[in-house]
Amino acid sequence: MGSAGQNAWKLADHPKLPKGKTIAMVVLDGWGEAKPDQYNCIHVAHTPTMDSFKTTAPEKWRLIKAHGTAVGLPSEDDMGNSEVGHNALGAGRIFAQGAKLVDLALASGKIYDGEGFKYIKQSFNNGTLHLIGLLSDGGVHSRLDQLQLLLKGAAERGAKRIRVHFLTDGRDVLDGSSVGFVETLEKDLSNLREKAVDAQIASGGGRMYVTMDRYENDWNVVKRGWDAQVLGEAPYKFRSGVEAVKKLREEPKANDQYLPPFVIVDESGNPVGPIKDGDAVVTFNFRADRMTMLAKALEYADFDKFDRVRVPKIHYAGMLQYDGELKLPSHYLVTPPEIERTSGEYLVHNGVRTFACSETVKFGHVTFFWNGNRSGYFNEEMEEYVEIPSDVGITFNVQPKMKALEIAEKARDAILSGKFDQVRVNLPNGDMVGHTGDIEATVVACKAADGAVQMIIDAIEQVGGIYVITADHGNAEDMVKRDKSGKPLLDKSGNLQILTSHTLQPVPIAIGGPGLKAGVRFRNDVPTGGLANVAATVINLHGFEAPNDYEPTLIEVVDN
Ligand SMILES: O=C(O)[C@@H](CO)OP(=O)(O)O
Ligand SMILES: [Mn+2]
Ligand SMILES: [Mn+2]
Repeated sequence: MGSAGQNAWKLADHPKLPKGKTIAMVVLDGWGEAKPDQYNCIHVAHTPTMDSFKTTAPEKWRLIKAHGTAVGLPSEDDMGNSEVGHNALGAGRIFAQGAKLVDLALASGKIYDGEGFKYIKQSFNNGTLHLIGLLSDGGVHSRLDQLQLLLKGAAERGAKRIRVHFLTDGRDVLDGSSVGFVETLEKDLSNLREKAVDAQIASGGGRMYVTMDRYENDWNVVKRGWDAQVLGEAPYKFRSGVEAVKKLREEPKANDQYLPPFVIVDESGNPVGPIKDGDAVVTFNFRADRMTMLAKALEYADFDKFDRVRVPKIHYAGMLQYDGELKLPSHYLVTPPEIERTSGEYLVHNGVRTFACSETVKFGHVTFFWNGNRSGYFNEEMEEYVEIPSDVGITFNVQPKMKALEIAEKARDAILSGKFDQVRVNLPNGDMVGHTGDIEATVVACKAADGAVQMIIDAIEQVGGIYVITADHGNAEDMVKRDKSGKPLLDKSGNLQILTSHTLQPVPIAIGGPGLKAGVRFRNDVPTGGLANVAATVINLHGFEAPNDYEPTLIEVVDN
């Protein structure tokens, strides 16, 4: 906005809607709309509050798109996720997201002309190129086909020694699919070996137990990865990646998300690929939240979150830059989307005071992602962000209520305090418990989230405010993989194929509360509306017209 200065931030008054109403903006994480059956945990759970919106005020309830191109993903086959969902909700426009930008850079070859690739290339002659990231075709954090292209492209451009450190998924793809992905990777690496490139798998582990923590919930996760990837130390040693994953999956209750860390060793038992001085490292995930902690460990000189033991002097680049504010990492292969002029920034410039809260595992969603992948406050005097510490070291089916009550209480207190115009929260239950694949626990999770919504709208009732309740993508509404006709699929042994991932489903949005002016309802001329249409809607409810280039508002005010 720069030279245009403060004036350019000024939003016009809405011709019909008043200012000064307290708005609760609630995001239910992983809460989509799907056919009601026994695998729809939202349907099975007792959720009177969310149900009531649909039945009591149908003109103030609708579905919006939360996946595919509506949130900047490459295709309609891409399920939604928190990063793109919250980006769209906060920014009010659709930006081509990491997945798509990497596709384009690889297809055009521009990825190899950029500063980031030139930087890592300096290690190709005398060092090893290490690739670290999530191995699946889930498309939420990374994609196998992008890794394959990068391996090929790096080898063609002089990488002589390559080591892959993979993280198994089972969260964005079916549990057990890791074996197939590792087999594919082994085949690619053996093809490279035929071309005289010394290419091998060096280490691995499950994404939720090794490396991919987020928002500094548990540094031990990153440390386990560091020990395997950098130091070459892990509790398990195998001769090949396929053998590792197959063996580790034989343990009772083992699953792809939580496989323990392992290293691949040579015939003398020595690790084949610890990261050493002079090597290059690329973290090939495009998504930020779960790579930021590792990026800090790889890049920061004064890092003190765990004892790194040995800090190799490397050329490190991220697939993308993961944090624009922190400039982390300083080298990257693809420039991230520039998400600027988000609704949060407009609102602080127009006097709207904001409170945002979630528990650790989703805290960055309603702050960092909401604000266009930007850390910190726009204006410390007008905003307060509160993080409730998440439970550490458990899978959330053990505590499916998570911190829903605590989040709702914080929101209630913020609403009743009169200090804020917007109180924004993320309720993680449907998503975090849905990812465990535990149907019973997910039902409990949905009920807890519904109760939290009720507590928040009770507070809104008391202050004469407005509520906007929506979700960022589906998850808990469908817990099984289905065939095209919608019938649940069974595996070879006749067991249900449990769906731990997000879905392609639309999500609900409901508005209401005593402060909502009579005559406000959803328009029917934006049938394809998606998450990006929510920002203009909320700006209107704060009493302003949205910026011209925002996706259109979902509401109209009819005079009665
Ligand atoms: O846990 C995560 O990292 C993703 C799934 O890969 O979920 P969400 O987008 O809801 O954060
Ligand atoms: Mn989410
Ligand atoms: Mn999720």
